[in-house]
Amino acid sequence: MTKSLGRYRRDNGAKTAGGDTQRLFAASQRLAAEVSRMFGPEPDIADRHYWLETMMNHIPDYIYAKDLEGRFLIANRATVADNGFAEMKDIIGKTDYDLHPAEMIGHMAATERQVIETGQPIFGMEERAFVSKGYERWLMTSKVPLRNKQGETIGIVGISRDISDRKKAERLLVGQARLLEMIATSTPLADFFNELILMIEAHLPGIVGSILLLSPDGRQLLSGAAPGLDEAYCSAIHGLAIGPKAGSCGTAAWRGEPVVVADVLSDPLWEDYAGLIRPLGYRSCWSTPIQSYQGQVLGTFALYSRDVGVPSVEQNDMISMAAHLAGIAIERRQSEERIQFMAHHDALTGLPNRVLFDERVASALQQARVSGQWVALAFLDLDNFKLINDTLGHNAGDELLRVVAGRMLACVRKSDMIVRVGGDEFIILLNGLPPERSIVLSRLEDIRAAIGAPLVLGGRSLQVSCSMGVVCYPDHGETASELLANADSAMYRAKEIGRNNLQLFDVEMALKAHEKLRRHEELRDAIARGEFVLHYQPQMNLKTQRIFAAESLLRWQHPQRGMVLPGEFIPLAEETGLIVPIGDWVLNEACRQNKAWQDAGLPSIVVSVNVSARQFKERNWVSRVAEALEVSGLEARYLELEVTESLIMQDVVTAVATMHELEALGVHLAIDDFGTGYSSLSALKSFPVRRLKIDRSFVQDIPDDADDMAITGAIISLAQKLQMQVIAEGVETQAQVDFLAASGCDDIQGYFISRPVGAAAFVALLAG
Ligand SMILES: Nc1nc2c(ncn2[C@@H]2O[C@H](COP(=O)(O)O[C@H]3[C@@H](O)[C@H](n4cnc5c(=O)[nH]c(N)nc54)O[C@@H]3COP(=O)(O)O)[C@@H](O)[C@H]2O)c(=O)[nH]1
Repeated sequence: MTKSLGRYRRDNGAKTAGGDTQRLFAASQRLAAEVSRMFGPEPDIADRHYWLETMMNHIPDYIYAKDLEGRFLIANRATVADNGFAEMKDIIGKTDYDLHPAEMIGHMAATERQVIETGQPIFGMEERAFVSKGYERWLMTSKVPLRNKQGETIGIVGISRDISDRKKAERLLVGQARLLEMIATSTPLADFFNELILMIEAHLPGIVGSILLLSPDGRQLLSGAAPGLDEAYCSAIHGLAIGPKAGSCGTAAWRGEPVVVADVLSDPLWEDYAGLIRPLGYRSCWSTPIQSYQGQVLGTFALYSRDVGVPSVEQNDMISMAAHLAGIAIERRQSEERIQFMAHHDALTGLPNRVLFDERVASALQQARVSGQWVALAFLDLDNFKLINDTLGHNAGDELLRVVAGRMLACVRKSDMIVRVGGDEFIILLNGLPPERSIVLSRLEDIRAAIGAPLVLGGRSLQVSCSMGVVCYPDHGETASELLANADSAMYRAKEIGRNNLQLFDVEMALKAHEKLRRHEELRDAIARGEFVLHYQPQMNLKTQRIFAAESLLRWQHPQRGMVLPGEFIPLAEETGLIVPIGDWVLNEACRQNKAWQDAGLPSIVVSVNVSARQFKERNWVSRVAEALEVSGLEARYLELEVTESLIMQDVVTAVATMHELEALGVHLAIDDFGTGYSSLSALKSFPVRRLKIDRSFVQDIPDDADDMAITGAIISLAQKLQMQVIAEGVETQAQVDFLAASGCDDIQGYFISRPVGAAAFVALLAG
């Protein structure tokens, strides 16, 4: 009756079979028993025969019995009809070979032979089959031996149930799972769309699917996939403008809702496109928008049919499912692209970042190597960006960076690259340049000029300038890292000579940079090698004439250069950050030394330590001071920290907070170089400082300079009014001492008392 073409599953017992199998098993057992009775010697079976036949004929499953040669003995109506016969008598005596081509029944015959030979039933076989009406079906079949009264096998009884719908649903689930896996594994969108459409087409024979994608500007539909549609037609609708009368898809994208056109040849929506579709023979087209999770239209999914009409429920379900899956895939791809973009671009300006630059620069150099053209690399730094950020706020700073990025982009070609590498720092990469410096420099000067054009920021109109360090390949280096290092040296030079300029790299800069690097390494090693030493300069009270404190001053006992003064290495230490570990050493050493003097029985004095801005900003600076005191055993009141006005004014709020924390430890604070910075007098009174140190520059020309005398006098009276101590530094002469004493200055420090001396020599000063 059926021709089995596919794989099958065999269950050998009712216990292991599923619900369908169990029912089939029970029914086939009953049938086998009934048929045995019908063909037994009992003559009086007419009624029962009739009931049985009626019952079998009402069952939609295929039920039949065959003899040992495979001839039909009996078959229910479903079996008879689906094999193309009108009555049961027509099929009786026939074999599968009479009904179907021989090549389609091999498996069927084999399973029947097996049942007959082994006497064992086969249950729940799933088989792909063709019934004679020509439909392809999936059947679940069970076959049991047909026995006579003596228990001899005289044939088989077969029952098959049509499970095509269930198999179809299973196939759909498998297909969906595969599509979701494709999404999860980032399969290219085109492949995903093809697979999706092919799956739908396999479920809806005779129907053809198409996916169109909305262009980034949201105005047109672009080809997505349509493996079953004519290529020329697809090309013709690529770029289709969406609108209120733009076929099924263009209108669906325009409206943001499904559009069902039952007859494309007569529907007004297709008026402009009927000529395109007519030759292909499609008559209806049902399109639905593919939407994002938030409902934004991303494209359309459409089905084309050769029949005039509207979609069935199943077809509608398929369209919705396909549009939904396509939406997930597109959104996922967009997210991936966004992540990729973010990994390679700066979020604020949208410019490429250092990662992308590193990926591209090597190929730019390789191209130049082949073409003989030049590549220019420029480090660019905005001048005084921090000031703009601090005064106009971070939003204005961000806006400035965006404006500058836009201006730079407007000056370069697509093949060039502007990269933001951090804060206000950019790299410009110019490709394919003629080998002439004047051309390179003029292109970069154009960028500088564009950046320098006036702009309005935070309601204020201003102009910004920038500094650039420039290198050219191949003149200034072979590799990207060599070129960047040299561009950095050129940039350093540009800043050194006062910013707002462009410096082309030269060898002297490289030497300087090299020398700087060497000095940096030397300085770094000096800490480990124990080459630093502290000298101490006494501070004396003018009234008591007693030394009450010592300022610790750092010296570097260089193995070749001898004693090096701080002016020669502190700036480099500040620039490179080495001042932090060096400053830690000074702090600990000064505390240790002062405690050692106290322990040696010398009069207790205060030791003052210079603190650089970089140190002061260290997050755990206060706890480092506390640790130095704890380790040395020095009482906090014997430690004074000297900070400059400019350090405090960089960030008054944070500085004052830190000063309060230090004050809470019991440490004293002094403002060094007072008068040279820009302390606001109103802020000054909120500083928890004990002492002002009048800068040496005001003292050195006393008594010859009346202005300096006036300033010094004013600082002294200001300190008195604020109830602070005041000390003058750089005091060298008796005349200066006399003036300061007469003006009410408390203390003095300078060569007049002593130059800074080593710890041993200072003991003599203190003891004397
Ligand atoms: N962050 C740190 N800075 C430090 C440290 N040690 C020193 N310094 C700073 O270095 C600058 C130069 O110091 P130095 O060469 O030691 O000069 C000091 C004195 O020698 C000098 N001075 C003192 N009296 C006189 C004088 O009568 N005449 C004269 N011409 N010079 C004199 O002044 C310098 C001390 O200045 P100040 O610190 O402002 O009190 C200097 O700025 C140091 O601060 C360190 O450990 N950390």
